[in-house]
Amino acid sequence: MKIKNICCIGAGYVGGPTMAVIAQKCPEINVTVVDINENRIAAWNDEDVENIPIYEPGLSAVVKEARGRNLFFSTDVEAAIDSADMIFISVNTPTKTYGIGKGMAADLKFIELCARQIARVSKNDKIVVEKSTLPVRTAEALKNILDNTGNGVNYQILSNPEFLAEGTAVDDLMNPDRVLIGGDINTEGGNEAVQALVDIYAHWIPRERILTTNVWSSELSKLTANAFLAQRVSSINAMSELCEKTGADVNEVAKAVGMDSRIGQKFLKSSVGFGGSCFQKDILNLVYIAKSFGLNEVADYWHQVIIMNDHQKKRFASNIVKTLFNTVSGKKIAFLGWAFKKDTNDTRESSAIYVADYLLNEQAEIVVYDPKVKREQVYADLDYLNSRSEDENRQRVRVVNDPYEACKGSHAVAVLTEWDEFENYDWQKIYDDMLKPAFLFDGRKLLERKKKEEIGFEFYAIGS
Ligand SMILES: NC(=O)C1=CN([C@@H]2O[C@H](COP(=O)(O)OP(=O)(O)OC[C@H]3O[C@@H](n4cnc5c(N)ncnc54)[C@H](O)[C@@H]3O)[C@@H](O)[C@H]2O)C=CC1
Ligand SMILES: O=C(O)[C@H]1O[C@H](OP(=O)(O)OP(=O)(O)OC[C@H]2O[C@@H](n3ccc(=O)[nH]c3=O)[C@H](O)[C@@H]2O)[C@H](O)[C@@H](O)[C@@H]1O
Repeated sequence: MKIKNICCIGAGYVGGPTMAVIAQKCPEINVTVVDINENRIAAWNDEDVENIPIYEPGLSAVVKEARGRNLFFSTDVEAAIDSADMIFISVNTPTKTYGIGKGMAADLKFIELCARQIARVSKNDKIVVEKSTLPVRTAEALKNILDNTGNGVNYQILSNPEFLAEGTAVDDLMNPDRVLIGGDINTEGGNEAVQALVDIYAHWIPRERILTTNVWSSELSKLTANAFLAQRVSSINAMSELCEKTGADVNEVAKAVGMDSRIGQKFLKSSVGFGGSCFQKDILNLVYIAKSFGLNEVADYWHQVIIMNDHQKKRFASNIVKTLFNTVSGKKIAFLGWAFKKDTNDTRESSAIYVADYLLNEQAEIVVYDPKVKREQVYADLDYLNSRSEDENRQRVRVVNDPYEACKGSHAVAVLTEWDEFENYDWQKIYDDMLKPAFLFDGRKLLERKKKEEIGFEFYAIGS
């Protein structure tokens, strides 16, 4: 089966980059990415390709090449569904904020809406691909909706979880460790559907890196991968606290253990806690699934990864208060970085938000500088927590476009995101313009301690 038209529902951090790369690599396939968010689609269509809504190194070049040729962004969801042979569902699956499973389970209402819309609109057979991260066995529910509310057409459901990380999305998509495709390989139709998706990826990915499994293994592998990755961060962060008490240095410990090839070097960078839209939500979802099967030990085991992460964020913030003579009331604290990691403008679940919230509760004044995050986003993130009035957030937090302005006149500077540019600043100038003693808190172990101490900073870094 040759796929001619792809529709992707959801033009977000996954749908946008993933489809841009598929379109670039498969010029004979028309790829239409649709979304109900008109502003987002308008931004994807912006004449100036630098204004696309997602900042990812290398992405604008890919979009530039394919957009208008075989890559299209549209708000006409129904038309795109109608003409597609293959539909990717790439909508958000946030943690539920209401009802059963509140605060734990994944909210599948956007997924269900997509399924119902596909069923309503489709007039010919379709392959529906789960690209969003979903609880294991969601494909069953999708199939149920499609088969029972549709027009009698046939659907094949595939699971094709995405493993890209933000900030390196284009590289990850161009050269993935593996592509995972789950399908009903025991039936002819299922096999054909799997093969159709394999053929798409085989345009640029070696066949041995395209892994096919049954649907449930594929769905569960995605949650497992994120849980394992987050667990490594929580493991090293747990050690960071012990390092601070014992004179060990967490970077040295990470290097020493990571050189064991059974452990490996990656994902052992201690930090102010992991953020991002997925690790926490996916682990909570895993915990919820385990609990729903009565597997309490399994649930508790994974829940501890989140508990450790919350502790790390809180610990960083409370250390700032303690070090600043037990009060930050009325003190100005400069934040370098707001994004959840470098090279992205995404702030979802960023540790910076929680550290700021903690310090604001202690009546600090905060000035934020981030190279890619917009002012409105910082306020939206704080407002979302509902800890104080929107007015108060605007009175107590300033967002500036210049790092030196952010640090000027501050009692302390805190590094919350590991943007490369931070290490290259004129730290002497920053020091000269700060109140003394000038405190510097490195939540990313990014800055070189010796140089900063020579300048005169009181320097604190996670894990040493
Ligand atoms: N952000 C990431 O790096 C990764 C995310 N994922 C998963 O991919 C999924 C999507 O994540 P993101 O792209 O980050 O989310 P996102 O929030 O950036 O994008 C989702 C988009 O779907 C749109 N949408 C929702 N319902 C819709 C509907 N019925 N019709 C049309 N559009 C609709 C929203 O307006 C939004 O623009 C999630 O399940 C996430 O867990 C997986 C791997 C990586
Ligand atoms: O499902 C998802 O959404 C994605 O989640 C993560 O990707 P992402 O969250 O974009 O970024 P990561 O590089 O994993 O970083 C997550 C958080 O952990 C932190 N981190 C990461 C690595 C590390 O060693 N230390 C550390 O503190 C980062 O700063 C960041 O806050 C996974 O790495 C992707 O494989 C997955 O597809």
